[in-house]
Amino acid sequence: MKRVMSVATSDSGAGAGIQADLKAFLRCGVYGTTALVAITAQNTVGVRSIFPFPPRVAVEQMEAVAEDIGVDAAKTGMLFNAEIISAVAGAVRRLGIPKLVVDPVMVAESGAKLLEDDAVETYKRELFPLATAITPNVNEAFALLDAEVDEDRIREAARELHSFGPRAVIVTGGHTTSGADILYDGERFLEIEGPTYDSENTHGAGCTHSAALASFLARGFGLEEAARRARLVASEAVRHGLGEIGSGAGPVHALGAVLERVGA
Ligand SMILES: Nc1ncnc2c1ncn2[C@@H]1O[C@H](COP(=O)(O)OP(=O)(O)OP(=O)(O)O)[C@@H](O)[C@H]1O
Ligand SMILES: Cc1ncc(COP(=O)(O)O)c(N)n1
Repeated sequence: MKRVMSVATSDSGAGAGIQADLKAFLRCGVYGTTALVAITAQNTVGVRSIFPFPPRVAVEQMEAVAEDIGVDAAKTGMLFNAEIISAVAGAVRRLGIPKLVVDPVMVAESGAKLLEDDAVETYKRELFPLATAITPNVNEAFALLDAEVDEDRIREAARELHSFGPRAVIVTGGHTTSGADILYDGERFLEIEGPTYDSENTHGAGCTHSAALASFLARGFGLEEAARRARLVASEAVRHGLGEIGSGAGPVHALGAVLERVGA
């Protein structure tokens, strides 16, 4: 079984963050491990508090997992501050993690800020160059470039983000009119299309997508096929989103389609 590590933050409501990643790993047939960098007191309505760990807490977890279990691929989610991003980048390099998906989480579905302002530069300078793919949503793509969101300029934004060194950029389409994810690999653009559901229960869609992408890369699929499968897993999870859980945007349900198939 392939081994995929999530380097991310806990969401106590378990819709997003590390908890969403583990559900996505299970859905995608890989063995998931975790390195927690922070804890949020969070529910479907909002984020009440953020408690970051000292950077070495993340590094020690990454080392412990790598030295015994191994890491075929990793994803990063909410990393919160520049010190943590820098420490994680150092560990990815030292441990020789072969495939890395970087989901530059900046703002929660509920509106809370999940990244300190001065951390954007550290992402671009230290972590993006190590990434197989970065997966900003459309708002994050423009925020990383300190630009206004403009749906007609997603391709330009992807090209500019590619110049920071990731092998590919996937701008996810959950908040765009077309709903397609846009993949740019430095040579060509691909529209990763799929069903789009009219649902409010999308808390954790981005985490599910990046965890699924890392899983399919670990399993040996090429970037395009992995991106198509990740889009499908994320959209299925949205389709089965749990409106009855909490009073805000309901959590996605990564295993919903699988449970439906087995009649559970
Ligand atoms: N309503 C939807 N129907 C189908 N697929 C969706 C929908 N919303 C999001 N997705 C898919 O989920 C993945 C994550 O996309 P999105 O752009 O919403 O990321 P995000 O904003 O980081 O997610 P979130 O902040 O909700 O965790 C993408 O593959 C996207 O296409
Ligand atoms: C710990 C953690 N990680 C990521 C997100 C982003 O997910 P969303 O945009 O769906 O709120 C979150 N809210 N909390």
